[in-house]
Amino acid sequence: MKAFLILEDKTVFEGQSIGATKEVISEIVFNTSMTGYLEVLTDPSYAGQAVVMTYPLIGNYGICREDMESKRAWPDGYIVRELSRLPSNFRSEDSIENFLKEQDISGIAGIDTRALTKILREKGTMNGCITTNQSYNIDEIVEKLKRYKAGKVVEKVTCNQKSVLKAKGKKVALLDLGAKNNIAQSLNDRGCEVTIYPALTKAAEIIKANPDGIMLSNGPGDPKDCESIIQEIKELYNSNIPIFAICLGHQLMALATGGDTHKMKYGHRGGNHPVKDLSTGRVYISSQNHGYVVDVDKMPEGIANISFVNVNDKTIEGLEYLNKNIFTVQFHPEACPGPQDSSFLFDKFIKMMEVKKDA
Ligand SMILES: NC(=O)CC[C@H](N)C(=O)O
Repeated sequence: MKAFLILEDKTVFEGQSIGATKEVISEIVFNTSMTGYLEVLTDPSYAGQAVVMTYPLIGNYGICREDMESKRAWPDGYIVRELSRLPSNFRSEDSIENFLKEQDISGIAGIDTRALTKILREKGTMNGCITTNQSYNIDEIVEKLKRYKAGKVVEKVTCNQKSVLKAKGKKVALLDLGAKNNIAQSLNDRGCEVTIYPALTKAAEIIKANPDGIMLSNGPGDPKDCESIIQEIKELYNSNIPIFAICLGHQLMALATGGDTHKMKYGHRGGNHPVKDLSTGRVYISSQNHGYVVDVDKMPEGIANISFVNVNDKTIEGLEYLNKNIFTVQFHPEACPGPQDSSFLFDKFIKMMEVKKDA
């Protein structure tokens, strides 16, 4: 069946429908990962977005469900050059085509994703519509696209009740803002007992549980839409419990301490983003997925030092809070997909909790 991708700037791509056939409107973002399509599809940070995969062949090693980063797929839409029809992998349980149908994700294949990505890179992220309706009215759709905003998405992706990954080591409270599984797993693999809390949990409840450390996760949407969560994070900041935050968590901690964020032209999404550790000069290749960034010039004096910067565009990639056991990063040390170069940050967090306990 034919499908169309219509962009806010009136560009139309014609391809074939894949997955579900319902019409979707969403923000169109591109991801440059060469593998890891299942981890991308199941990363809750993509809620409210449709993802273009720039790698030209997607689905060739099938669906290996143990690689899922959450219980389901989240993007509104999925856009590829070519979808593999013959997955080949001993771990594969299904094809990506079936998976998209099962997860009710509308997609389009057979379009020039390189041309599409160049448009998004030059004009910036914009909204788009995936439809199988051949008699669409472009002006009506473009009007809808101009008005569309995903809104509050963290509430849609967070868990609805507390759960615990048992272990004998340090006790970590993980605030699930749309957490990828490998954050809790990375801590649990290092012996931490991880209690996962829904995003709207009050800071007082977490502090009362007396954890050794608090982890703020990744998550979808505009960080400034998380007003009530930011208020709770202010209390966590003042609690003196060690905190490590990733991506949305990093942005929310900056907002909670008087900093600001803004939307980037087209964001960073992929498995090959170089970040420089300013304390050593060493560069790590990181996994990333974000459209917003902490403003470099708006961090108030005396709150935090910049610990990492992006080598490509010099944006903030990490903050080390002054006189606090708190550090945060914009990139993904939990990888999945992408390189694990920065997984040592989980060890740094554990060390921080140990030192704090001895003090
Ligand atoms: N992966 C994330 O946590 C993304 C954070 C935020 N939603 C952004 O796009 O910038």
